[in-house]
Amino acid sequence: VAAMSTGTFVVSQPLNYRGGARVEPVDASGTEKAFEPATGRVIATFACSGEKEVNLAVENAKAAFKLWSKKSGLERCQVLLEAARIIKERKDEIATVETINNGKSIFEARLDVDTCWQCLEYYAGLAASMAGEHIQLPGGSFGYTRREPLGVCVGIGAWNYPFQIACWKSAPALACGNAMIFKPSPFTPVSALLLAEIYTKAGAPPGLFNVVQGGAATGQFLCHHREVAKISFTGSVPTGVKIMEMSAKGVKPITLELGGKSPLIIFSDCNMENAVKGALMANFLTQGQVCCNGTRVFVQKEIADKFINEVVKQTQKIKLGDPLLEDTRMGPLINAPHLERVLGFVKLAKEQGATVLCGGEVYVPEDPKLKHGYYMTPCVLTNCRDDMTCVKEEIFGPVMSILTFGTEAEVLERANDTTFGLAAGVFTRDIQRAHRVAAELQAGTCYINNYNVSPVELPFGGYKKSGFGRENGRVTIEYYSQLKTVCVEMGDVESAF
Ligand SMILES: NC(=O)C1=CN([C@@H]2O[C@H](COP(=O)(O)OP(=O)(O)OC[C@H]3O[C@@H](n4cnc5c(N)ncnc54)[C@H](O)[C@@H]3O)[C@@H](O)[C@H]2O)C=CC1
Ligand SMILES: NCCCC(=O)O
Repeated sequence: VAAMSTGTFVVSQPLNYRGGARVEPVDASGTEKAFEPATGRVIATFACSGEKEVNLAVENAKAAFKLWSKKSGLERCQVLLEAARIIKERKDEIATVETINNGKSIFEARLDVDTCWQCLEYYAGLAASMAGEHIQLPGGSFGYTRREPLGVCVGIGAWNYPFQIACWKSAPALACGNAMIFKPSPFTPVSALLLAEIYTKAGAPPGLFNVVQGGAATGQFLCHHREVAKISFTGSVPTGVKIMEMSAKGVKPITLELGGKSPLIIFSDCNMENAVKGALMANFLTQGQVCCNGTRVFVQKEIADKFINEVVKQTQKIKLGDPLLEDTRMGPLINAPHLERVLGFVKLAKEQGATVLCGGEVYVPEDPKLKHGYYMTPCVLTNCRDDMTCVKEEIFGPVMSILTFGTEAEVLERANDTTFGLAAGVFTRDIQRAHRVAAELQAGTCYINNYNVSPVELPFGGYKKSGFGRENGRVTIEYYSQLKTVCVEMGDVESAF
């Protein structure tokens, strides 16, 4: 795969993974096609798993859980470290598959893979050091706590970071002693299989990490399953609401990583060059299809003209085209309906009075093999108002809306005036203001003088309708484990009866 060029990849092997091997599902609820967004070619046609297949995956995961949950933290650490080593070794191959199926540039896909092996290494370290507490009680009695796994966990992923989402969910789950069934988005079914094979090669028991393919129906079989202990979901708010309803019926803990409409605030005392780079990082990674993107860029009036000129200049320089070429920095969007949707947001923005300073149009690369791909030019909008659709709704495409502001108090009020709360950013050289603003922003992650970096040591997750629970960081251990208290009597029972 490493030497593969755009327009040549096809999937010939089964895309479900159960009991340590690729399998065709035993039953199906329809079929789906997966595309190569760069060319519009179908690269796989696959069956969506039915209820029987989901039941079998749960049985396999339960069997693996029995073995895995009895292992010491250090034994689990060793498997995760070996898996991380293999991911590093196969980085180019994984990134290539991700690029072919998702459309992001190979340059970016490689960076994503780095956050994957780093995540496995991080939780490998925590697995080995996981421990409970010992608490002394009167009369020599005592108690202790055990941090125990939950059981069979389900991960449901979106299409924008297929391999990363699978790693960010499975690494903490497995580190805590759970088994996992992962359902990728039907748009990007391919790379999770590489992870499944890597875990098996690294020594995970068969059934510890399984993949079932399908859409909403398959997801519902998983969420309703009596023996699924936890669901971790990445996707849209409407689907998140449905997951919450299903989990309520089974009283299952959930993690919801949902959408956003995050603010990025640029004060006039910023380092201009860094702020411009930050605005591009906040808007154009993965063709703008990133949940935590800072798509509402608030610029202080004094520097607005200079900042806008520079942002447009740098945006127009972004190399758009074949995502497998080394110098490409932006590829195609995920599929034709999504491209139409994003272009529709640009059209509506114009109708509502915004000015398109660059981009926002369909792009047809010169290379004939790319002419059916889903490309658009990255777009910068100005003359935006807070009540415009492009400023209020998540576009999930390469569209930056620039707004101007006067004072810190004003911008904070406007930045927080949203039902979302995934991320936010501030660029300033004033250290007090930076921390004051970060404290006031209603968002799960606040970047100061940078945007969209993903250190696995730091927790990531939402406020408000952007969800709850966290991925990455030490705290995620708490979302994949439960605490047992053991109370030990060293004397006689003092009965009340
Ligand atoms: N906060 C975060 O970390 C991220 C959030 N997102 C959000 O996700 C959206 C784009 O991703 P999509 O894949 O289009 O989202 P989506 O919500 O349509 O689908 C996400 C996943 O849920 C599955 N699904 C759909 N209906 C289901 C149901 N009723 N029961 C169980 N599973 C179901 C899908 O098959 C897919 O695997 C954007 O709105 C974006 O903001 C995307 C990536 C990351
Ligand atoms: N690397 C950032 C992940 C954000 C997202 O899943 O959209």
